[in-house]
Amino acid sequence: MSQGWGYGANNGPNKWHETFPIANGPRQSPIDIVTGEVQHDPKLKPLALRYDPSASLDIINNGHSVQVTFLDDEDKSTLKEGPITGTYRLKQFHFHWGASDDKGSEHTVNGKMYPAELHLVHWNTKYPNFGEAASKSDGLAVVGVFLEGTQTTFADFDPTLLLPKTLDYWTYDGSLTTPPLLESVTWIVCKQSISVSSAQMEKFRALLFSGEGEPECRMVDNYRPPQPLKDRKVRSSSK
Ligand SMILES: Cc1ccn(O)c(=O)c1
Ligand SMILES: [Zn+2]
Repeated sequence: MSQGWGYGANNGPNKWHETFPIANGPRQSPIDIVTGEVQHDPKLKPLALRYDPSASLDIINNGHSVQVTFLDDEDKSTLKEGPITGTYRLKQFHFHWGASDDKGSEHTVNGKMYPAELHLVHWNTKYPNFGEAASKSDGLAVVGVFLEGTQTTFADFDPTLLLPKTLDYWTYDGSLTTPPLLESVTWIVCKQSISVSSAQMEKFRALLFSGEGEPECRMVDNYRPPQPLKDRKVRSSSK
């Protein structure tokens, strides 16, 4: 991959292993969640999400997605309980989506792809910062939420308002879904999706991978396909 990684034919998910050999590692993400094979774990606690919208800093197109970054120098927006121990701080959230509504999510459920997927990225405060945490096996926790469906208002990026009303979830040990694909993520995928209108989907699809003065390239299909489950189990917070 001469140029940086991306989602095109020459620098997309099928090429990432050339620069990031961990792409073929034992705990890669995303995965297909086969509901008939998940294991209900009654010891799993409900998610304790506490988000403070005043902690949001900026919204940017980082060349791979649209991302809202949060102030993470104190415990303002945190994730606790669920499958994790300790306190994880919200660093950013971003999305993955398709060129059309039949694809776009990274995780799939029984092979079903959703039009988009929200990722709320948190890091374990037992480490000094996000960068340090990203290289530890218990360093990150990402909450994934599927987007689908019809007309709705899109909250003004207050992450709490972006969450489904019930927080039943699947959880498994995985990785970043973009290079460097570090195997440091406890994935928490919400069972219930949130709704997004086609007008809102078109706003995502109007974003560009390309920068100023470059040939226009629409930012679509910025998702990695499901990876082998290998020696992992997916647990469920509810029956
Ligand atoms: C930290 C990180 C980076 C990229 N993506 O897609 C994620 O979901 C999380
Ligand atoms: Zn992501």
